[in-house]
Amino acid sequence: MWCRCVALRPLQQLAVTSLNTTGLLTRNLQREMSTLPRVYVTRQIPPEGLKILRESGQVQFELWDSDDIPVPRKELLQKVKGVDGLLCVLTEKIDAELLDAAGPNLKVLSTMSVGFDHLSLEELKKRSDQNIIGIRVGYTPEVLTDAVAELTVALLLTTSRRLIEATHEAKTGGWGTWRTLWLCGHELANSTVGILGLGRIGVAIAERLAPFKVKKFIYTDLEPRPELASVINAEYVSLDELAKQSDFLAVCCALTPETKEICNKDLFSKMKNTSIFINTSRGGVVNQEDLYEALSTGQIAGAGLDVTVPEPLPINHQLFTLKNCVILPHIASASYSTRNAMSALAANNLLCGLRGEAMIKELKL
Ligand SMILES: O=CC(=O)O
Repeated sequence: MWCRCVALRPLQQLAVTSLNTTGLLTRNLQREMSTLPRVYVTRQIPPEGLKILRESGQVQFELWDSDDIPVPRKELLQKVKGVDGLLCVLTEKIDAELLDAAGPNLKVLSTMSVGFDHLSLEELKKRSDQNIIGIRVGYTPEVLTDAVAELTVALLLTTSRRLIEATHEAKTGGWGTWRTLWLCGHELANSTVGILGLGRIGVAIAERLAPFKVKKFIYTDLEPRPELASVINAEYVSLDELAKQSDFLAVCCALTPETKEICNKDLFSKMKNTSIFINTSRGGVVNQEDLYEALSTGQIAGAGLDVTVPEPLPINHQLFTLKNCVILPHIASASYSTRNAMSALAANNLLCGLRGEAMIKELKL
């Protein structure tokens, strides 16, 4: 399930004699190719990114040619040997073992994701310190902000207005007479919305929620972020206050050692029992046992999760048994235009890095 591709220059630029009548590459072209940097792409990424790589004339790349099955670890460790560049997605763990397997040629790592918790930054830094050139890392922030914010709002409303329960009732005979309190949920009007981790995505979510007549936005983070907060008129509060005051709590922070399971029994126990908890960041920021407890005992009213640990979440997981928990399969950035933009940015980051130029979006290690 892999294919070998050459980043072809436009055909007219190729010597006609480079291709023989059966389409096989002649020795000249093979020689030209063998000097191009080698890249491994761990997934069949959306077409815009692949087109950029193919037409760049700058790299030869091999591709794990499937989007349905991730490249097996053993295969990945084989394929990265000696590569100059690696384009990966968030399912690949880029750790010491993988970097050792790749070896000293690896100069550029480009991930088609805004999150980078699958990359061992410590190992990457260590190698950068040991090697004058170092490994440069590209990622894909901003291009997915709108899609993620849109999905977060959709998940929030689906959870708070109990849409999944409602459609289920409608099609399975539960829809009797119109009832005064049946399937009632919680509304955004006059509510306090809390954002845990205020960045571009948190701001974009708040901007979309504001027209629903939210009364107040609050947020917490490592420190106040006045510039971003001023865009949505949000007040900085402690984590405790965020839990206590929020009618809707949206988690937007990155997964780091500091945020691992930050949403736990302690946090849930301070939330109102009418509150809705939404997570579209990473599953690892939540202690799922504690969330189950909070949802099943009525400590909080509902949860909408786009991310879990593990992914996919096993279908017999206890969270799936709860009516007040809506679980999506990590689709926040899944719009055609956004996924194509992410693949194009990942490809361009990779090519810039291999040329020794500044990447469009580069992670500072
Ligand atoms: O979760 C998606 C991403 O990190 O891009």
